[in-house]
Amino acid sequence: MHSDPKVLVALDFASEQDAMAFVERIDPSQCRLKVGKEMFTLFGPQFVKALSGKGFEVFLDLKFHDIPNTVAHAVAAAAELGVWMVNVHATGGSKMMAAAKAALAPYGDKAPKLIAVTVLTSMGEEELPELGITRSNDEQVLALATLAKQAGLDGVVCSAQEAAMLKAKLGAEFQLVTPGIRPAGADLGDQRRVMTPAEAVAAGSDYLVIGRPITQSADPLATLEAINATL
Ligand SMILES: O=C(O)c1cc(=O)[nH]c(=O)n1[C@@H]1O[C@H](COP(=O)(O)O)[C@@H](O)[C@H]1O
Repeated sequence: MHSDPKVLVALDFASEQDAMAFVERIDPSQCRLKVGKEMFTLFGPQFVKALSGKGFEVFLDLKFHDIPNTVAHAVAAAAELGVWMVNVHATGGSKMMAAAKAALAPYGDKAPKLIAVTVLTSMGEEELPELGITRSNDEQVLALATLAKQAGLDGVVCSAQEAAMLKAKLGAEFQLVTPGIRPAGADLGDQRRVMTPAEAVAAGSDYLVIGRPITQSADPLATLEAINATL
């Protein structure tokens, strides 16, 4: 049992009933919940409020990427919703990230953690040149994470493969949220830069985002408990 659970379960269910059936079997000491583009588009703010109402802290993963004014208002809307964490794409740039940070100032201690996505964990290094990026994956992740830190953000989303490097370069306080987590032997799906839960924590991940290995398991609760036991 944790007061600060490391696992953020990605609730990527197509049906609210399936999501709630899982949520009914767990409690907030075991994990936090991530609501992403699929469930938010289907079920909206009411779904987030229903999870919060059950005592869960929610990571609203909508990966905002737009002009600074629009992102600032979107992030403030997330704060109004009472979420624990919200994210933007670091490639939106330093002005966009600074505007998002400034929009949370009025919320003080109640502001959600604000983090920026660096290079998606589904991407392999060979995909970067098609985006015009000629530096290595690690260099790109570090450059974007450095921009996010300079803009005052709380941390970044990255792969656990970059965690040790980022902790060494940007310090222990800068939070690392790592998707692309796969227990040994689990199906990778579309993820490319992966690590096991225990390896990720050892490498310096503060929070592990885990979806399909839990949500598509025959027994999601047992899988979550087994993962927590390895941490
Ligand atoms: O921001 C995210 O959460 C995210 C960033 C990233 O680089 N990679 C990534 O997989 N995610 C999210 O993390 C979750 C991973 O889910 P699984 O691959 O099913 O474990 C999904 O909901 C993704 O949207």
